[in-house]
Amino acid sequence: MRPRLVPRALTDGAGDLIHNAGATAAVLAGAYAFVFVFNDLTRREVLHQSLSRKLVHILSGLLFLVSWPIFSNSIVARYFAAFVPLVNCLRLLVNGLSLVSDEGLIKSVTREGEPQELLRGPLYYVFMLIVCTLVFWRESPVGVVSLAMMCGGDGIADIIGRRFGSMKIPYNKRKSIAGSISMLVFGSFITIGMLYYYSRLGYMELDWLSTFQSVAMVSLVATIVESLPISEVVDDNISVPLAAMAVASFTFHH
Ligand SMILES: C/C(=C\COP(=O)(O)O)CCC[C@H](C)CCC[C@H](C)CCCC(C)C
Ligand SMILES: Nc1ccn([C@@H]2O[C@H](COP(=O)(O)OP(=O)(O)O)[C@@H](O)[C@H]2O)c(=O)n1
Repeated sequence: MRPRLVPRALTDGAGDLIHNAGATAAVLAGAYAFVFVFNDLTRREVLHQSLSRKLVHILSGLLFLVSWPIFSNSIVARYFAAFVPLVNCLRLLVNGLSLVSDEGLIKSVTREGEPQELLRGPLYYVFMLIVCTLVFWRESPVGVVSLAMMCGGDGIADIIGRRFGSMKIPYNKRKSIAGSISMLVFGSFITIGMLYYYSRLGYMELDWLSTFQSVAMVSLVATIVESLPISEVVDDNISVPLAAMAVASFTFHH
């Protein structure tokens, strides 16, 4: 057999680099297109700005989770994937500091259309995407569960709570029982669905009875944390995923 002109480690490395660079470019393009579409729907008044923002909150992180399997199996894949929320983090920073002005981004992601709003909820949100990508990635259910609760659970609570939340939470009149129940129920379903997706792709081997129990515990604690009147001190996009991480780290590994 003729000796290889180029060592396999190099050709495999080059192939892996091309694979992950292509995946990063595709997901980055998807992120820009995603925000552009919601900006267009808001501009054409097809969607109200508050609903547009919540749909971006729910869908962008979940679609990012769905995109993780297109990256390679190498140890550097998570760094390529994390580059996508990192770019969006920088995008939020430069727009939030009014160094540049991307009206589309501001309109589809803020409540009042003020650039500095980007430096709170949205920035914490993409920061959590980076943390879960780098720390947990595809092998651990903890990151998947935490992001599913932040994106799906917390996002749904706002939509349902604004619309049906007449009965307020006794210790937090800004939030409602309907909003919290919707976070508990839909957050659990979305989390189970995402775990099923990852287990079907072979990234996780889950015992579903204990998984249901763990997800129920995570959702309950995350919902209680989200209902607390602490938003002025710590944003939901920090407290909800951190609470989910803490409970999931304990329940999924015991
Ligand atoms: C609107 C957002 C957060 C607001 O949180 P809250 O104040 O309502 O609690 C989310 C901001 C999303 C960001 C602008 C775009 C993030 C894109 C993501 C990193 C990658 C998505 C890729 C996928 C293929 C669409
Ligand atoms: N558990 C919840 C969460 C939100 N909501 C409703 O959604 C609105 C926005 O919720 P929020 O302050 O958590 O908003 P974000 O910080 O998630 O953008 C609240 O003012 C309530 O009207 C609710 O009724 N019940």
